Amino acid sequence: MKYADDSFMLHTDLYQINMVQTYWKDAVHQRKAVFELYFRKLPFGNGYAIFAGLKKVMEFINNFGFSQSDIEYLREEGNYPEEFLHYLQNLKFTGTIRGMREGELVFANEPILRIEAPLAEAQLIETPLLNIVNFQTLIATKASRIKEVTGEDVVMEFGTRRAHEFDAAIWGTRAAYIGGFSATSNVRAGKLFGIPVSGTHAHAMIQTYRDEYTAFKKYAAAHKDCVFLVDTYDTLRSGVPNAIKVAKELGDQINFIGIRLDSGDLAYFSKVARKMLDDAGFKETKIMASNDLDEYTIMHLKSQGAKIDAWGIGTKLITAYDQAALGGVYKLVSIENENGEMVDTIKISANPEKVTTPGRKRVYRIVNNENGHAEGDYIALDEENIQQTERLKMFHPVHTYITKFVTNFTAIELHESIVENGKVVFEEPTIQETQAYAKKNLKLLWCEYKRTMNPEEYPVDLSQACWDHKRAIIHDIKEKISKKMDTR
Ligand SMILES: Nc1ncnc2c1ncn2[C@@H]1O[C@H](COP(=O)(O)OP(=O)(O)OP(=O)(O)O)[C@@H](O)[C@H]1O
Ligand SMILES: O=P(O)(O)OC[C@H]1O[C@H](OP(=O)(O)OP(=O)(O)O)[C@H](O)[C@@H]1O
Ligand SMILES: O=C(O)c1cccnc1
Repeated sequence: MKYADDSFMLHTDLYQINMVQTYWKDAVHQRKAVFELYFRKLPFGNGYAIFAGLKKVMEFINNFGFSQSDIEYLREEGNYPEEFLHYLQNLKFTGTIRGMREGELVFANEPILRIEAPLAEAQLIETPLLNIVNFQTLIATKASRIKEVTGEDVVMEFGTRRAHEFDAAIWGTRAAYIGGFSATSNVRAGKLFGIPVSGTHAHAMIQTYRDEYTAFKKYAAAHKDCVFLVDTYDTLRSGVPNAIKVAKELGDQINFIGIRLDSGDLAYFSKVARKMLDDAGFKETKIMASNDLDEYTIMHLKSQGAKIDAWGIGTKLITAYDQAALGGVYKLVSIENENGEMVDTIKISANPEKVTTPGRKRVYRIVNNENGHAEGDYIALDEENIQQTERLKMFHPVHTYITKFVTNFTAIELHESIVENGKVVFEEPTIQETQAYAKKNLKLLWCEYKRTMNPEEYPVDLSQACWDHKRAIIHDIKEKISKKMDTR
């Protein structure tokens, strides 16, 4: 590489830097701005998403700052004025971020992160934040869908070879663990994040020794815990009998943990293999399956009565096979004007779902105290005090005739303090705590929101004040436009 280092500050779209230059030239770069990060549509047709990505966001904020070579590069390639480059070189992140913790259930149109910072700083972090959150939330959600159908079975992440390169493998497997996976085959992810690592062996080992019997014996000589891959030649006539033969010969010298099926009719093979193992006295030996699995195939296998106890899942999880991206966005909701006052802003669209909601907001999960389930999420303006409310009116923000009143409830505020005045203040839980948090959250949801096909729509409502505020701003803008049209 031509440059001495590689910070993440240029891991952004050029237009961000160009906008910052515009703000700087116009001397508005220091104005206070409030942005919100959210997505408009749940991925995979799922009824909820699981937020992941905060750890990397915090790392990014901790390392915010252009390096010497970033500036050199911009000087050579960008045609930026020297004073602007000097400004960038000294730029620090001084803003405040509130947001959800990883493992939080999140729904469409609710702010996951709220960024308040001088305009230039808030603008510069848009692309990396979206890059991180969109990918990791997508994978955590896919993993959670798979867990929804596998229940308490062991589910292992095997995707590194098929992931979209190194970072996707590492952060993707971390997201999968948050979504409920039991372990990963990626050893570095284990080292970096404390995720349990585990694995079996590949066909290459059988091919190396030519026959399964020898290969299993050699593996057993080196490893006490054995899961034998049984499909290299003929699963039922050769693989399973050889695994049983070796296990019988070695007795207590090994733990015959399981066999792995990796091709063919997994339902049929698993049923026959189960019987063979049971008949040989290996009732505790587990059957693991892999081969292009996802929640749909697993559901089918289960409906066929497959005797599979553990699942190895790669490609379709780590590449989010059926949905390439989560469409998270980062929208300006409030900006300081020339008089130092905050002015709430909106982006209008013909599609009501794309109209942004102005103002600094908080998100609450409204939990019914009688049954312990969530009634919905409630987005209120920052200054509203909903904890004092005894009877809460919830209504659909687009189809406003859909209404309900909630009385005996707890309003859990979902945003926590992540960064204050440029300093990361959020204390990161362990990855196990984060996984447990996601699992606990899922218990709040009625099962109608959790089914993997055609789930019910979980309510995400605006408070009356928030809704009125939005309507008033839309009204003002429409008035201004029509007055301008009239004077033409
Ligand atoms: N009983 C079953 N019901 C539904 N789907 C199954 C069943 N058994 C296997 N599958 C799935 O069907 C697909 C079969 O794919 P494919 O034809 O590539 O496998 P294969 O020919 O058995 O093995 P390979 O090509 O990997 O050697 C896989 O996604 C697998 O998970
Ligand atoms: O199928 P996935 O969900 O992606 O799980 C990972 C796959 O990786 C391995 O296969 P390998 O790379 O040896 O290739 P294969 O597809 O020919 O089995 C393993 O045997 C699984 O089949
Ligand atoms: O450990 C395994 O069995 C494994 C790991 C990665 C990919 N496929 C299988």
